[in-house]
Amino acid sequence: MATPHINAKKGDFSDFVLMPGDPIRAKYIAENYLDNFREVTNVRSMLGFTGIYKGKRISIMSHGIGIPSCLVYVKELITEYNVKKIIRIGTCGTICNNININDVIVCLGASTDSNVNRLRFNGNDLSSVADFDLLCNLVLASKNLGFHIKVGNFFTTDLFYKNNDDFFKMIQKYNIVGIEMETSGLYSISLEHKIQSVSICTVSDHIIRQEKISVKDRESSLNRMIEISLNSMLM
Ligand SMILES: O=P(O)(O)O[C@H]1O[C@H](CO)[C@@H](O)[C@H]1O
Ligand SMILES: O=c1cc[nH]c(=O)[nH]1
Repeated sequence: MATPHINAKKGDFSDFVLMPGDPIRAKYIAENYLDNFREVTNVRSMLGFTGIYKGKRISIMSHGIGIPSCLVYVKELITEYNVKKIIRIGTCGTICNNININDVIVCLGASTDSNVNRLRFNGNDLSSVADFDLLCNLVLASKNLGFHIKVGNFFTTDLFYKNNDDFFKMIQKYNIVGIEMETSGLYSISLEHKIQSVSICTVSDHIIRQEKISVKDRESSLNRMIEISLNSMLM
């Protein structure tokens, strides 16, 4: 039952999937946190794994960069592999004075400059919001682990490299706390298919202060967010 983009067999995925953008991050999580894991898909090196976390069977599947890539994998996971719950586990930029690199933010709702949701929602503007229960579970898991996280609104953009500084003034005015490239699309496809999804991101770039997590620190600085997400999946 392979799809054009996923060569897993029926039943290879758990109904609960953790989705990083980066395939190497998917491999890192599987190798460092899961027992008895195995690679279930590798088409285009977009890696997916299924294994056991504290007795629960879960999957990890990378989705690449941007809404179009993300939605290819999410759609196939939902319709071909019966996936019901997704946590996107990503990185984001910020322009907020009270947010620092390495902070962890859960995305309540995501505005976007992408046209994808309008294409899907008959030209109208969809309110792209997180699943309330999955979001609460992330907040609860972070409290149980003693980690502080923030909850706020994101902006999902098609352009990683911006050529217009007015963009940052505009999102500051609307109190956008995180900038990334997939969540608005993930939330919209989840609403359409009546599955649950939420995004959690570690701040990798402070755009105003021109600070970023170094390549060396990128792996370990994401561990807090990984532990919060995995423990929320047990609830
Ligand atoms: O770290 P990931 O999950 O890939 O998320 C962010 O990083 C990528 C850009 O570098 C985009 O995918 C953006 O959403
Ligand atoms: O999309 C992204 C991800 C990380 N940092 C950014 O500035 N943008």
